[in-house]
Amino acid sequence: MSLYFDAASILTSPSTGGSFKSRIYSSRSKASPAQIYALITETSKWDVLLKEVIENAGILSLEHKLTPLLALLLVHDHLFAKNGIAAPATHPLRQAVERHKTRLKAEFVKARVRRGCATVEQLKAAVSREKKEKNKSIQNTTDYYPRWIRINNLRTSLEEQLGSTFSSYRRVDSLAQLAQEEDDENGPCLYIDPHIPDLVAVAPSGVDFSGSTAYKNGEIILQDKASCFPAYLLVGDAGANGQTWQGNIVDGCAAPGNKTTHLASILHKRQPNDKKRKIFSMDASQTRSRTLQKMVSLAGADDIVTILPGQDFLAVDPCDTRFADVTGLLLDPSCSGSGIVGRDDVPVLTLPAAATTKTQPTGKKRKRKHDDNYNSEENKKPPQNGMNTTDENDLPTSSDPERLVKLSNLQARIVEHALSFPAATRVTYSTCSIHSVENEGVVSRILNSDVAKRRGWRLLRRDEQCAGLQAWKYRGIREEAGSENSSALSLSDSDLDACIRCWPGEEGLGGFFVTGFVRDQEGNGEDQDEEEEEEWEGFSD
Ligand SMILES: C[S@@+](CC[C@H](N)C(=O)[O-])C[C@H]1O[C@@H](n2cnc3c(N)ncnc32)[C@H](O)[C@@H]1O
Repeated sequence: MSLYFDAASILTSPSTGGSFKSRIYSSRSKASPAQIYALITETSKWDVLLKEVIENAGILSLEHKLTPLLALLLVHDHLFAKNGIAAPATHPLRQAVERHKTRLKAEFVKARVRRGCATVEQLKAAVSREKKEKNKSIQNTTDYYPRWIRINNLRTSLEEQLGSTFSSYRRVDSLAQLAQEEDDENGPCLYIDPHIPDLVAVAPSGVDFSGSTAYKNGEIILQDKASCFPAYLLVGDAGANGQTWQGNIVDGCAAPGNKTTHLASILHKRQPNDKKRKIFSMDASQTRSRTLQKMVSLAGADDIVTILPGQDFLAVDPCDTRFADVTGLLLDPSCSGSGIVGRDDVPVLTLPAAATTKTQPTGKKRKRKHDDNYNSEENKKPPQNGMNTTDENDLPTSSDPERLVKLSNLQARIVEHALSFPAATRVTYSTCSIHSVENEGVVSRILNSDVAKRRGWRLLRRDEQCAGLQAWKYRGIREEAGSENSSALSLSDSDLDACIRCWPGEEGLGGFFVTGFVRDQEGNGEDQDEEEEEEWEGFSD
């Protein structure tokens, strides 16, 4: 019986982030996680019909031990599970359902006949269509978070994956269609992203890809779309005449390694025979560097990536000969994480109405029922503080203004340090924060810094950006609602257009920010002002 209580408890406990599966596996339930997962997902396919059967049979007003959620789960197994309810025949909750088996059966048959279905299979398809229609009226791409999957070119190709991992998937043309066709009887759907090469989206409630062969072999990487922006922005598109990336790259804040492995994937696809290019990937945290190492190896990027575990980027000497040929740096430092939205893919079940005549025991505190807070507004909200194993940000989110200022100071220092690498001509800066102070505010400070001015750094204009990101409509903002330091921004309209934003809930993404800095490589990457100063000194002699 613990199966039903455990399932109800997972559905009703407040979200702490992480995926539906990770919630089940970390819940310390007595029942097997696979059984709980199957019970919830199967019940969610039939919930509208079960609600109808339970309400019409009137069992909730007769059986005070049953809550609407427990009734839904139990009646599901009573009607559909091969061995019925997974509890001893004498268990009071099993008896509470089975006492009404004739009535439940009769209501089930009526529900099938009402839908004109001769078989249970036909009924399943009809219920699925009903649910789809219901979803159509409530869903659009706002607040819809698909599962984004990046294809790793070091191990495979998009074409190969379309023919293997996704061979049973039907292509759809928009995220809205993906949202609407979820649970479609014609099979699962797949959307190929128009902005980021080799990125696809599937419905969040479908297959758990973390158990797939392609995932275990490093062929596919579960990485959100926005997190793919920085590597693509840094390396850009291959030019019309086969333009290649020149020089090495540093990923200064790299763990767990999504952007490092993305960089490696892009470089490999573009320049498969170029064995000279290197990516130096470092992270100040030793623990997170271990994850970085694992991800790099799994992605097949060991040859191209050199990991510097536990290395503080600020302590790296830009003039170290190892970095003499570093032309690009990707900086994705710690931030407030205020843009992170948990992927709350826990199914929301349609429940039968609770019995109105039920009286609560008096005299002592009522024991909290399993679905007291089920479907409550609090429970439906996407978690804002969720962390799971694929989280890229290392800090719990907090938007305390003092902390934001401290973070922005560190972020600006890290990027300014990157701008001082002798051969660097391109740098990207990104955060998963929605706050201007960590985004446009930092960019404004960097452009006004000594190093940026001395070395001729400016923002990579929108018209210079890779095609996919030029087409992305969300750009930098001048003022954050309620912010007190927007006046500190000294960015032109063109600068703001060079800044790329993502907003939580829009286009299947969380909040994200990225921009690129460039320096036109004159004088062999030498420091322009220093050269002038040297010439001046010579003149005065
Ligand atoms: C947002 S996470 C990076 C996510 C990573 N880019 C990815 O795509 O998987 C920020 C990382 O920066 C690291 N970090 C913070 N300050 C650093 C520093 N001064 N030097 C190196 N790493 C740093 C943190 O340990 C953390 O792992």
